[in-house]
Amino acid sequence: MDSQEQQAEFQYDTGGETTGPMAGFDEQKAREGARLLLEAVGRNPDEAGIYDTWNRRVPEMLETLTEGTRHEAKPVMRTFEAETDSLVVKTGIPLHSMCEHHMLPFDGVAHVAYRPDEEMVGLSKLIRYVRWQSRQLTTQEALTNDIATGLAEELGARGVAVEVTATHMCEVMRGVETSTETTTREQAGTFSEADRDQFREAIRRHGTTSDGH
Ligand SMILES: Nc1nc2c(ncn2[C@@H]2O[C@H](COP(=O)(O)OP(=O)(O)OP(=O)(O)O)[C@@H](O)[C@H]2O)c(=O)[nH]1
Ligand SMILES: [Zn+2]
Repeated sequence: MDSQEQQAEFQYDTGGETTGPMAGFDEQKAREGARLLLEAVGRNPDEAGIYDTWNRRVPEMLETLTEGTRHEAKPVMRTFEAETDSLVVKTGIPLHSMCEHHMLPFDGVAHVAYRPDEEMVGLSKLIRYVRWQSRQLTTQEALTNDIATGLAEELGARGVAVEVTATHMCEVMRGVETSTETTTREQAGTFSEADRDQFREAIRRHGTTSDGH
């Protein structure tokens, strides 16, 4: 990517709130865009049943589903003094995101492990954090990385590992029209071989007690 392309990527209209990858939400543009899309597929946007679709519902939906690009929507990651430095593993966190290629959902499950340093976090915050990060147009690889690096920073953890398994609606409903699972894994900080084994074992046990979704 040359520097001009890079600049173009980060100079989109942010609604005047922030600049860079953390963007504001432009409700008016969302409204106009949704109206145009309805027109593109041959619908009359002023029909009673779909007036609110472009005028309110789609903009509200998009605002919610892109919250992961806005810091003010980030859950409060209240931490407390670590009582232990042993590995914390949370399996089976539901994950719903949107692919940046087709703007269709991909969903599945995330597993997260972290080794605390000085601070720990309430377990529910791991679920909230995955939900927040998932609310953006992204790829599964980038999302997995965002969760791992973001959590490591939030928690000041010695190490974080994240595994995501998901099914992409862009592959199910169109294109190859096949339902498969994709698994991605990322690590931040240091993670010993024993930590990795414990993480894998927890994921394996989760797999035997659920269908992974
Ligand atoms: N690496 C990666 N690819 C993704 C993700 N979500 C969707 N894709 C892929 O994005 C690709 C887009 O391919 P393109 O050739 O640019 O677009 P397309 O012609 O619509 O592709 P088809 O889906 O094969 O019809 C497809 O191969 C999808 O499977 C993701 O999270 N990560
Ligand atoms: Zn897609």
